[in-house]
Amino acid sequence: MTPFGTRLHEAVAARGPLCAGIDPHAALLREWGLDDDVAGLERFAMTAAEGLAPHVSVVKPQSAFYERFGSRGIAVLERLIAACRDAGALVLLDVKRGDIGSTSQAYADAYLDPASPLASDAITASPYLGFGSLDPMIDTARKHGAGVFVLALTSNKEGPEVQHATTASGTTVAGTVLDHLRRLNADASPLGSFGAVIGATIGETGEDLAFNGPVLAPGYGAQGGTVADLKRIFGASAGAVLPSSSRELLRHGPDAGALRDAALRTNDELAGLAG
Ligand SMILES: O=c1ccn([C@@H]2O[C@H](COP(=O)(O)O)[C@@H](O)[C@H]2O)c(=O)[nH]1
Repeated sequence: MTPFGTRLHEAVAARGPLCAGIDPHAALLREWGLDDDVAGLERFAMTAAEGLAPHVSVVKPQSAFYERFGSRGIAVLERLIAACRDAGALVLLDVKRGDIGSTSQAYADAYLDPASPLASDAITASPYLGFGSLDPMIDTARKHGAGVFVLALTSNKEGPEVQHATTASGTTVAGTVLDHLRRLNADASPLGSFGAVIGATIGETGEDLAFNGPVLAPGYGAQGGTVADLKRIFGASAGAVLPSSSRELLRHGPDAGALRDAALRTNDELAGLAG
């Protein structure tokens, strides 16, 4: 199986770096004239897939917005994942999972094993039970050519309380996560499969953000992150960054063509990022 990092590199070269979030907020369902129920969720998700998935390299459904409808919401998520992959987009499922190793294996089976109905190209993972607790996800991802994006410097204002804290070895928590990712990606070319989540909203951290892997950069758009912020934060490493936007893109619905145009426009704005 071709490694996720290679598949991502090719997808970004073909379609641009924008990662389109598909987050069916109750407020967006209302703005689209839909009811906040499973039928509204399904219509929203499938319209977003139709408008976005044929045009962007990566889509990122936020699992919470589907889970809130229980098993029928998860069924919509399954259909959304399949529709987006059929349209040629890589699916990065934002689930931020993390637990003791034996349970991490079950999460890996749920999201990264191609036999699972929720199988995705990559997931987000939380390292706060210790980076090693994610080993089953890393190993399963390697086995199936999938990717894992680990929280490092998140876009929310509360993140620094944990992520800037200094560990016993004198490195910050975020720096420790990035060191682990650097080791995992060491021999990969053109790009490793193990990414970091680094917000497009963060201030100066002093961290070395080069680790030969992809970066998911949420916070671009609705949370205030701009192209100038991406250049400021990532500098020469910006070529491996996937700026992620959910609400700012989705407010262009419910017309699938308007969603497509918004995605294409956003990718145009991001075109200078790598240079
Ligand atoms: O640090 C993080 C990690 C994940 N997210 C997720 O990204 C989207 C952001 O949505 P917008 O509407 O573009 O603000 C959402 O799914 C978050 O859970 C993040 O924002 N920050």
